[in-house]
Amino acid sequence: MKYINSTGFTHKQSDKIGVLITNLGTPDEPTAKALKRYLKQFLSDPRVVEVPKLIWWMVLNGVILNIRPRRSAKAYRTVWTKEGSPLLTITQQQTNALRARLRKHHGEDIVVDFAMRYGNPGIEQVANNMLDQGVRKLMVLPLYPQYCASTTASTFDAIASLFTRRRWLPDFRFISSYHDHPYYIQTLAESIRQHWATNGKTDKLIFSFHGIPKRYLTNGDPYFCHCHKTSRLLAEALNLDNTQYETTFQSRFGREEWLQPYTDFRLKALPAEGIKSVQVVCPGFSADCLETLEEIAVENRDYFMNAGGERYEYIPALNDQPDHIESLAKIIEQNIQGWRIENEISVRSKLSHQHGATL
Ligand SMILES: C=CC1=C(C)c2cc3[nH]c(cc4nc(cc5[nH]c(cc1n2)c(C)c5CCC(=O)O)C(CCC(=O)O)=C4C)c(C)c3C=C
Ligand SMILES: [Fe+2]
Ligand SMILES: [Fe+2]
Repeated sequence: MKYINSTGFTHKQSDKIGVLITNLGTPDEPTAKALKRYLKQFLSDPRVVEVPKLIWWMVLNGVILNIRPRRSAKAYRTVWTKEGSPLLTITQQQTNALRARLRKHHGEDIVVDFAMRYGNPGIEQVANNMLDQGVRKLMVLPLYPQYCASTTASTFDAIASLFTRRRWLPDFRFISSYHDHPYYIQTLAESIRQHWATNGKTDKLIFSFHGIPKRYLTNGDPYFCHCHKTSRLLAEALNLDNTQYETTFQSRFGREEWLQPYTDFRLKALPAEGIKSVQVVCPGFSADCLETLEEIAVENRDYFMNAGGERYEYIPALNDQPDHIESLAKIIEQNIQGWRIENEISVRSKLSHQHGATL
């Protein structure tokens, strides 16, 4: 069959609003085998690696997938918990909390679920499931505050690819970024203030964002500008002047130049500039994951301390903190405006044909 049919529809069904939360995804297990599968899917995405297809196929399959899985598995093992990968468990917790909050205000006909761009549970499977439950209005919120083609547009691609194959499409909305949304900025600022209330301040506050190749910026990706705007708004909310904070970029991959300054370079250099204590926060990560828990909280701490630093604190991501959930719920509510939940039976029909049946 050419198109995916909408099986199980009856005229008695009420229309539902669907909210699909997405994030990047994570391997199923911290093993080389699971990492190879995950990295192959992730790094074969042309939105992530913009290199001519044939050349990249050879580098990926000939070199990267033979070396990186083992190395990455080792790193993942240091953050893995009995519940699994932190990114997955935190995304689950965020979704459960958002579902409870949205259903409390909007009733049971709002369906809230999450999916991962790479690995499990996949976007296609989850979105199909939501549409089959009677979701006729679908909103997708990728939990990437700053727009980036490698992450945000790639999520859109996955949804769009599913839509090209479905028979019955829903109304559709997509939140492409919320990097300057007042709720997001206020919630982050408050979490930093809370950290200060218990731990005091340091010489500098570092805003560390995941990097991308610099070439993507010069080709017009707004990611760098979104990161800098988030930093500026946070600094304003916290009354910081230019000497009290820095914006840096972490998690380089490959040999070409990435967005600068690099987080690790700056942390190695700061003690010699007289900055002996820092707090690091990663505003681009809505959930803690390998890149924050291992790279920032452990690896970069060592760089800073070994370079003569005296105090280093990582301020956790917003995760499922109630304020974060509330601000995401409000962002969702602003974006579902005008979408009424149809509690009436949508078509009062006496027709008895069966939808989605293979006749
Ligand atoms: C927050 C936004 C992210 C952007 C932008 C981003 C771009 C990007 N990432 C890679 C390569 C890798 N990233 C990896 C992990 C990873 N990346 C993000 C987020 C962004 N990436 C997250 C949340 C995570 C952690 C996932 C987890 O399971 O905890 C990895 C895998 C880890 C490893 O092997 O080191 C790679 C590889 C590129 C190439 C890129 C932009 C071009
Ligand atoms: Fe990444
Ligand atoms: Fe800019």
